[in-house]
Amino acid sequence: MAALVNFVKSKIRGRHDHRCLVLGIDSAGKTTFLYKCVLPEITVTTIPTIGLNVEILKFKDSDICFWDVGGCDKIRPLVRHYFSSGMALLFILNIHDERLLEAMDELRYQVSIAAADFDLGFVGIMLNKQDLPNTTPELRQKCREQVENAMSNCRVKWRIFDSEGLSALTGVGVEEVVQGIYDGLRGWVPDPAVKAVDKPDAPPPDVIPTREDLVHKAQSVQESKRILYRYPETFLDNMRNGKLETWDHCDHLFAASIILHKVLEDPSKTTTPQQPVFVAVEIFLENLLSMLREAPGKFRNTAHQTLTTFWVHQVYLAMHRFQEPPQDSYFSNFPARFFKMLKENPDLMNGRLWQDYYSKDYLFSPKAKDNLVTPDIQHLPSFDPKAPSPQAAGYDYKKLGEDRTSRRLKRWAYATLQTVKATNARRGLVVKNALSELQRDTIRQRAKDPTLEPYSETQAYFWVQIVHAGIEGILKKNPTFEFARASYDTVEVLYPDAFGADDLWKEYYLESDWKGLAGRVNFIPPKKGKVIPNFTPILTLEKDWRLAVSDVHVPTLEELAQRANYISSYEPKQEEPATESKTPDPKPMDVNTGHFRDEDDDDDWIDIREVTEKTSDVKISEPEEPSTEPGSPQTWQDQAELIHQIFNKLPKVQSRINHSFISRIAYDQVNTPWSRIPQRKQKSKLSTQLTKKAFWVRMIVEAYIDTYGVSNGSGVEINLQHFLSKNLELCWEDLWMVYYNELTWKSVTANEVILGCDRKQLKSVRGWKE
Ligand SMILES: Nc1nc2c(ncn2[C@@H]2O[C@H](COP(=O)(O)OP(=O)(O)OP(=O)(O)O)[C@@H](O)[C@H]2O)c(=O)[nH]1
Ligand SMILES: [Mg+2]
Repeated sequence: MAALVNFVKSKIRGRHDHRCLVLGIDSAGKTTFLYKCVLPEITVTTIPTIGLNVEILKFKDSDICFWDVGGCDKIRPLVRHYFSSGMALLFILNIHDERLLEAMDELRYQVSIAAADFDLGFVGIMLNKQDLPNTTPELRQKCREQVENAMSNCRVKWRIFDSEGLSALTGVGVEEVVQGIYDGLRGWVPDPAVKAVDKPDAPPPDVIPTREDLVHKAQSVQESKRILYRYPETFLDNMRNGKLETWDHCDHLFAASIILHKVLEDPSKTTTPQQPVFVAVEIFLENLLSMLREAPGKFRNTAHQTLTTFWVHQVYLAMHRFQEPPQDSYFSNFPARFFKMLKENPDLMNGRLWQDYYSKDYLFSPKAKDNLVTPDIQHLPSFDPKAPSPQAAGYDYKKLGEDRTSRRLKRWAYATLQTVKATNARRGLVVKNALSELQRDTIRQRAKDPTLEPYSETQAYFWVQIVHAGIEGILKKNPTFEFARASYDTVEVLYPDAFGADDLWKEYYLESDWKGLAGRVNFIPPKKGKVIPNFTPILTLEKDWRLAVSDVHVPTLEELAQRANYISSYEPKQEEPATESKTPDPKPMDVNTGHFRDEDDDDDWIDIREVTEKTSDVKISEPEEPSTEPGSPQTWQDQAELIHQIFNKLPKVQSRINHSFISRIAYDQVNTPWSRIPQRKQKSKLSTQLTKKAFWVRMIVEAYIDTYGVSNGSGVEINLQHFLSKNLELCWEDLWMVYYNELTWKSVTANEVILGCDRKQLKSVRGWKE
């Protein structure tokens, strides 16, 4: 689906969208690389990335969106949240870093988890910092060997970038790296390293057969197979026992249709219109395996989960279209009915019908053989729910089209979640936008069709939860399922029970609540004791998210100065004294080589001499009417606790400020629970609060480096009062509003993942102006 959307967009805009995640351990040069790409003419000075930087590079006919994720070890487990199908990974290695093995473990780990869950487009490994004087051919060779070793089991397309002098800082070789990523991504096909393991069961002409050809084929099998198919039960027995003389495409279809008929005869086995397919596939594969066991080497087939499901589904659709009412002696005229159905659905005789839905490489990959995978070209056809046949017997159509509103909302919820998946970092926003779009759409549609039920926040939100839970359920059963690419129809065909029956809401809501006015306007919780399933916190908004969108009081500079005084003289509540970090200070590390050195006050400064800008260029506007109530003391106190907690960990001696040290301190803060910071309104489950913590740590660290990292002098007093007086905006507890949409910030997702800013970007570089 995403690939298709990308394709369509590229056709319209003439451009392609790609994503590249830039990884590597801290101080490898990721941010330097990113800004050398997007701002080649400017020399930027980086500070450790807390969270991420996102930039789009226009390269040839593509827009490559680079995601630079902070490389500190504390943050690495979170990187998986930023993976998506079809993307490239660029792993940057500082060849002078003595942590080469750690870097290789990281490379191996990230590639393996990304490749397990997503079709990675390409992996590039950049041997960086070759501008440094001690770069030797031996060192480069050693790094290359280590990379080759780490990537030896990787089945994704990969390449080492190692041109002489390659350096993110000087820019030498950077364009070649971008070109390499572009080439790697443009040639992307799903799971490209996978070899075909099975031959298609109907080898065939590359020419597309015409309908006449196929009808003719159907006629000729009728002549050749009439005797063989006379007794369907016997045919099936012979199949199971390996006694059939041959096993060809038509035999597949016939066996599938017998099995389907048997399944349909017993409606107790199936509850939804699509379920017979799954039951039949299971029986079919059992029979096939038994046949191969009984007659080893006689037939060239193997069991193929996706292909079998595809064909059983096709036969089922053909039977449905054929719709001849069953007669008493069901199997007595079965072969004749089968041939008639073939003639009316001659496409079935096209052994390569799957080509309309699956690419060959994808279908004949081991993944598709052992698991049911969704099509990568277009979704499987399903029934037209508006035209259920009253004649068709043996199964129940009632469920389809029963509750039009629920069906519409399920589709809407599914599309919304797909968008969330595709846009990754803006879940709260996407859901919010989708809700208002749905509301508008409902109003428009109701103008045309008054029988359509009105928009209901409760219903929309309920189905988002259920559909999300359904997707998680599918992923649990089948981790290879790529829902970003599968249409709603495909999911319904393949996983008929995933999203529950249309009237599932009855389990959770009284009809009066479900359809009532209150539920339309606001989300109302389900019946007492009922919890809407919600398997993972991703995509979930706080229940009271509507309340979250509140009026904002923007403090004046005077108010901020007042708060700064309050905060600097504030005594933190709990036992932990407000002194410098008690954690053993790591040895300072050379930011260029990555080597830890003994303390040396003179030369291990982070190189931020050209700082020209304040951390945040946020302009705090005066409120239209000066507020008489500048914020409750409670919020001041919360902010004081927060600032003390972070500021106190930062070194008070300038010579300790170096890249690695700062990034570790920062991520220690992001990683540990903020016990001292009251979590008003937001209790227990928010112990992680990742976005919030990353944001404040980043704000304070960046302000700190900007304020104190510039000067070489030793006379500057680093104390909180001085620090806050230079960075008043930090005293505003709602500063995040400048950077984040409120729904994003307050979503549950923001607790679990460090979300990127969606209002105003933060950049971990200095020396440029927006
Ligand atoms: N000599 C040299 N220094 C480099 C090169 N690339 C980056 N650096 C320096 O290495 C230090 C770290 O670079 P960053 O780009 O901030 O590193 P990072 O990988 O983004 O680090 P995190 O954000 O902590 O993950 C900075 O001082 C850069 O100037 C390079 O190619 N050559
Ligand atoms: Mg960085």
